[in-house]
Amino acid sequence: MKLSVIGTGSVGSSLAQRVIDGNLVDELVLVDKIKGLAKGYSLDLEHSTPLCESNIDVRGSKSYEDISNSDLIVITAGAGRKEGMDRSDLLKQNGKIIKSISSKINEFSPNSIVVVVTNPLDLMVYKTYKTMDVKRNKVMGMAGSLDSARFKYLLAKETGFSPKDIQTLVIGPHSNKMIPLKKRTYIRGIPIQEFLSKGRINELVNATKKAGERVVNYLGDGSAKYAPSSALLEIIKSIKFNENRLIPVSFYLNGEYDIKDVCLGVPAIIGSNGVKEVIELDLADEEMEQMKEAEKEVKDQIENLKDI
Ligand SMILES: NC(=O)C1=CN([C@@H]2O[C@H](COP(=O)(O)OP(=O)(O)OC[C@H]3O[C@@H](n4cnc5c(N)ncnc54)[C@H](O)[C@@H]3O)[C@@H](O)[C@H]2O)C=CC1
Ligand SMILES: O=C([O-])CC(=O)C(=O)O
Repeated sequence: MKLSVIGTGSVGSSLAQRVIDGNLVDELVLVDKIKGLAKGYSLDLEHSTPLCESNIDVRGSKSYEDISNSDLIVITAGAGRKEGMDRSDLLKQNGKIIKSISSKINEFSPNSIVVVVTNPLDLMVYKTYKTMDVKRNKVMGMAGSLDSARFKYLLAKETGFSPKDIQTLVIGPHSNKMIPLKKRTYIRGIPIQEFLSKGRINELVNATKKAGERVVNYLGDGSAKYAPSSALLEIIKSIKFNENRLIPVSFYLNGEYDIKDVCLGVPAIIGSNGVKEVIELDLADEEMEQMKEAEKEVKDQIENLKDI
C-alpha cells in the first residue's frame, strides 16, 4: 500500500511515526508546503526503520507528483485553532488550502481513498468531495473515532472499568454539537445507566464535547496530535486489511438519516474500498433533532465555502 500524508505538522508527523512503528504500508510519502520539512522528517523516520524493524520506503517532498498512484491519502494540512478560537473560525483559510490540495489529488492520484483531518472537519470533507468529484465512498473524515475514544476514556476513568469493555459511538458534527449516543453506551453489554446517574453521564458528554478545546487551551497555539493520529490508525488499518470495522466517519450523506448534501459523522463500515456502507441507526427523537440541527448549521457554513 502507498500512503501519502499531506501536511506534516503535528498530526501528520505523529501519524507518520505510528505508521513506521507499525510497519503498516510499503511506501510512505510526506508532503508539506514548508521547504525541507517533509524531507527532514522523512529522513529522520527512515533512520528509525532499523530500530523498529520497519522496511517502509519513506519519501518527503514538496511536489504533488510524488503522491501519484497512492492507495490512500490523509490530508492533515492547514491551520489549527488557537486558544479562544472555534474550529469554524478556520473555515475560509483552510477551505482554500483544501481546495488546492484536492485539485492536486485529482490531478496526480484521482483513484485514491482520501481521509480528511483538517478542521472544520465536516466542511473540509465536503469541500474535498465536491472538488474531487469522485464516488463518495472514496472520501471520508476522521473525527467520530477520536470523539468516541475521548468519551470512552472519560467513562473508563469515571467507572474504573477497562476502556476495552466500553462500547459507544459519537456521531454528528465534529463541533460542540457532536452527539455522543448515551443510549447506545455499554460496559460489556450492560447499559451505562446502570452505573452512572443521568446527570453524571451528561457531564461526561459535555466533557467529551470540550475535550479538543481543553488540549488547545493548555497548548495555547496548537491542538491535539497523539489521539488524532491513533484514531487515524484505526481507519487506515481497516482500509489496508479490509477489516470492515464499524467506525464513525464524516461522510457525504445522500438521504441517510433523512439528510442530503452535507457531510456529518455517521457509523460506517470501512474496508479496502473506503466506505462500504453507512449504518442507519434508529435514533431517539432527541438525537434525530440534534442531527437535523447539525445539518442546518453545516449547510449555512457551506454557503461561506461557495466563493472559495
Ligand atoms: N479531525 C480531527 O479530529 C482533528 C483535526 N485537526 C486539524 O488538523 C489540521 C492540522 O493540525 P496540526 O497538524 O496540529 O497543524 P500544524 O500546523 O502542526 O500542521 C499543519 C501543516 O500543514 C502544512 N500545510 C499548510 N498548507 C499546506 C498546503 N497547501 N500543502 C501542504 N501542506 C500544507 C503546514 O505547513 C503545516 O506543516 C488542523 O486544521 C487541525 O485543526 C487536528 C486534530 C484533530
Ligand atoms: O480541537 C481542535 O481544534 C483539534 C480537534 O479537532 C480535536 O482535537 O478534536
